[in-house]
Amino acid sequence: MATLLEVSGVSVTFDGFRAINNLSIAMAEPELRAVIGPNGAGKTTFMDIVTGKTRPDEGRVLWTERQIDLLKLSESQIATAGIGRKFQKPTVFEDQSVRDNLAMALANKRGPLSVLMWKASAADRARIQDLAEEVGLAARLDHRAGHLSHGQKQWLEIGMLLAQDPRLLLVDEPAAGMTPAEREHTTALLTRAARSRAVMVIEHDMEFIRRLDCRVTVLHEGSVLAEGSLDHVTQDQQVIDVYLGR
Ligand SMILES: Nc1ncnc2c1ncn2[C@@H]1O[C@H](COP(=O)(O)OP(=O)(O)OP(=O)(O)O)[C@@H](O)[C@H]1O
Repeated sequence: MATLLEVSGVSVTFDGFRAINNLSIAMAEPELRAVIGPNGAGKTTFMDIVTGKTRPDEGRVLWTERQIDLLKLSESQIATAGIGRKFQKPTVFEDQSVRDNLAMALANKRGPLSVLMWKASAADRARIQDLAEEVGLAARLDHRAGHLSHGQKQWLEIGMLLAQDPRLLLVDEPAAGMTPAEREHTTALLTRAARSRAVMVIEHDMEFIRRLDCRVTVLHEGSVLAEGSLDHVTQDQQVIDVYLGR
């Protein structure tokens, strides 16, 4: 497994408060990784750094075997370079069908202008069908996105991100607000997506993380407190003290 993302010695200070403190994290490709930690540990800020939303005061963020310096790229250049991000709240086009949402995501990959002039080819239509099957919405391709359940909207958005073929997918609290059955479906979806790419999931739900069955990074006060299997990190006394024992 080659290193896809290498974050090293990164720090960020907001108004004198060190939210990220000499943080180093590496992701391989493919890999599924869970990131946990108490509120304010720096999980969201870490993703903001990787996607170019927040610039660190120091440190390096290198991308792919070509060692591209992500700190020199804009947010849109980083997205184009292959990093997709799913925020907690689903943001799909509610008035459009599932099919049209996926079609727009496919068109968007070719540049914002092509969305206006785009006409799906046979290959695009097949890809839309594949994406819908991958996220479990094949039976709902012609339903309005606004009529989907919360969980289904989340899957649609993941499908829209997958349409852009990211090499790294960052997912923020996917299980929040989902029914147990939806959670199970989401676990399967993310596990499958991580077979051919890197997927990093921020989550608080320990049962969900257990089902992901992957390496876990525990953040605390902007640094890595522990890393390894879920069993390894949950037996770590420092992790128990700052996170699990609370
Ligand atoms: N733009 C900002 N300006 C000032 N402080 C910020 C900013 N963004 C984040 N912080 C602070 O940095 C710290 C880390 O926040 P962050 O949102 O990354 O934590 P988190 O681990 O994602 O927490 P949660 O689990 O609650 O989402 C917090 O103390 C937060 O208040």
